[in-house]
Amino acid sequence: MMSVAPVITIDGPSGSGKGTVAGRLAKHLGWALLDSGALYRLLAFAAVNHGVALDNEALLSQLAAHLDVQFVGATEGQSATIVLEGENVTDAIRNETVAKGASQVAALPAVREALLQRQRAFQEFPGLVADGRDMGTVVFPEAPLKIFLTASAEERARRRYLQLKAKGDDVSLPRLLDEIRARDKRDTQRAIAPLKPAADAIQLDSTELSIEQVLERIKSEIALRDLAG
Ligand SMILES: Nc1ncnc2c1ncn2[C@@H]1O[C@H](COP(=O)(O)OP(=O)(O)O)[C@@H](O)[C@H]1O
Ligand SMILES: Nc1ccn([C@H]2C[C@H](O)[C@@H](COP(=O)(O)OP(=O)(O)O)O2)c(=O)n1
Repeated sequence: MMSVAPVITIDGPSGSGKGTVAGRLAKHLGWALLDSGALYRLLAFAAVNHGVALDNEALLSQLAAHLDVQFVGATEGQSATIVLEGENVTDAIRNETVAKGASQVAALPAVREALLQRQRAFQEFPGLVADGRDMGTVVFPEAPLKIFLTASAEERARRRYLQLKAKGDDVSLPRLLDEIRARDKRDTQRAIAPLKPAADAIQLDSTELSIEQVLERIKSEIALRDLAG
């Protein structure tokens, strides 16, 4: 028995497939799931609701520390219903406006610090699958398996376009591509916990791979490390 619960980290840019793959993997393994991006999205969403500017580091870090959020019904990788201050915001936080706000507040050091323990609290037996930008570099640097998932910006925009369109959103592919590129830039160039592969991460380009193929690659890495017990 390991003394701490094992963590599999899946980091990468928007639309690379992190969330889908993390959810499927957590379900397959019967492990807990951390969608760290949801925390940054929730903070941006709450800030707008409370009239807090997205560059007000002091107020945002207080808001982050006291964020009243529940992930309801998140068992074995089932994606949770997200309740913020009593309101079901599961769908409301899934759009590019909130994502842009998330990327803005995520560049502020005091905000990241305020969310650190909240993220680490998700580590539990038999294991955790965590997806985001800095899971392998900052939040869970001891994770025994780290995946850095990428895909071309065009393919990522195309995936997001199809996903949002299926939801009934009014979206434009060229605009989504611009937004994704702007977010990539902000997330990779920020001074604190930038999006980058951990030194010991396995890089996987999913541009030409199906979700199933990505899962198979990761499962073979899990088997190599004897992680799933
Ligand atoms: N390898 C893949 N091939 C095709 N579509 C994919 C692949 N991985 C993910 N998708 C789809 O792309 C969209 C974005 O995936 P998501 O998991 O939300 O990405 P991320 O969490 O990295 O932003 C979803 O609709 C998902 O079903
Ligand atoms: N661990 C994380 C997760 C997300 N963020 C920030 C940066 C991202 O652009 C936003 C939104 O992240 P999220 O993973 O929800 O976005 P995508 O699904 O990849 O489009 O939050 C972060 O800085 N660190």
